[in-house]
Amino acid sequence: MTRPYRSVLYIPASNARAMEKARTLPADAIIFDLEDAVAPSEKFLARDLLAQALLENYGGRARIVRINGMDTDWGVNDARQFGQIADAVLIPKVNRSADLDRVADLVPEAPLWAMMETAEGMLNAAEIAAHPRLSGMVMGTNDLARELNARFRPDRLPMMAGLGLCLLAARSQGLVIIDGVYTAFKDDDGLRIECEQGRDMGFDGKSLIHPAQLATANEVFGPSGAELELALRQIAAFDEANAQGKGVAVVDGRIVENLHVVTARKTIALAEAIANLAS
Ligand SMILES: CC(C)(COP(=O)(O)OP(=O)(O)OC[C@H]1O[C@@H](n2cnc3c(N)ncnc32)[C@H](O)[C@@H]1OP(=O)(O)O)[C@@H](O)C(=O)NCCC(=O)NCCSC(=O)C[C@H](O)C(=O)O
Ligand SMILES: [Mg+2]
Repeated sequence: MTRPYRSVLYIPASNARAMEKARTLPADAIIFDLEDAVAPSEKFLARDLLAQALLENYGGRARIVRINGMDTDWGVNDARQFGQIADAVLIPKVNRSADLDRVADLVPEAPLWAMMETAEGMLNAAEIAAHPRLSGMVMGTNDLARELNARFRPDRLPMMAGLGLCLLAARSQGLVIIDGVYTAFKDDDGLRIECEQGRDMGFDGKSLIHPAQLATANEVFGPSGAELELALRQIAAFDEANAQGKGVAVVDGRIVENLHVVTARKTIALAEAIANLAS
């Protein structure tokens, strides 16, 4: 089943008000963060608040819990406590496939997601993506920039090798993959440019830090009216060509083959999944 992940909103699990608010926000998925957005002095409080919050109804929004690393004082109990409740458990700073094994043992059922945010993780992206329990990746471009000693640029040139490696790895295994956050949450124009770039590259959606970023991500990562209309025309034209014994149709001066129809059907399935979320 296609599930939309256009907008994936981080919320510090120490912020009860924000977790409450998220139940009415148009986010496709929520990452309840126990890791970097929560100060060490608030780790236990955050766990309690999150346990309370997850008793509430979040509608069709995917509820992903980002636990602390297994090398911290909190990671093991985070995994034990939320592995049964969350729709997915997100593991920070995954360097290699073996990093997922410990969590996989602690959480026998929930799908695992990996934060891709270290230089070693980029180089091991293919083996990480091939882990049998993994179903999603989230880019951590801030930690990656820190490790690389890279500067933030509007074109994200220093990130491109890592983004590309992770995309290739995720797609080779049929995983969901979400782009990193745009931290200047009051800069709508900058956010749009970064969303468009991520969409062009093939990401399923953008991780976000503030509700003001939701509308842009939903718009950019959702199929536009024009894309939907084209998809429908491509399918109709291809069906007609097939009925005439041809394997190729032409729409708007471009050829349409079976592979283009696959993409067109995906576009329609995504639009339907988005419509189902809203209903
Ligand atoms: C960035 C913020 C600290 C700003 O908070 P605040 O000053 O409270 O914002 P506003 O006053 O504009 O908030 C307006 C209302 O929106 C609610 N709100 C704010 N943020 C969220 C949110 N993330 N989810 C849900 N609701 C939110 C406020 O409660 C206000 O509501 P109301 O009371 O009705 O007026 C803050 O936005 C924030 O903490 N954002 C999340 C930060 C975070 O999670 N960071 C960690 C993830 S990013 C990361 O780790 C990157 C990765 O690992 C990497 O390496 O790249
Ligand atoms: Mg990080």
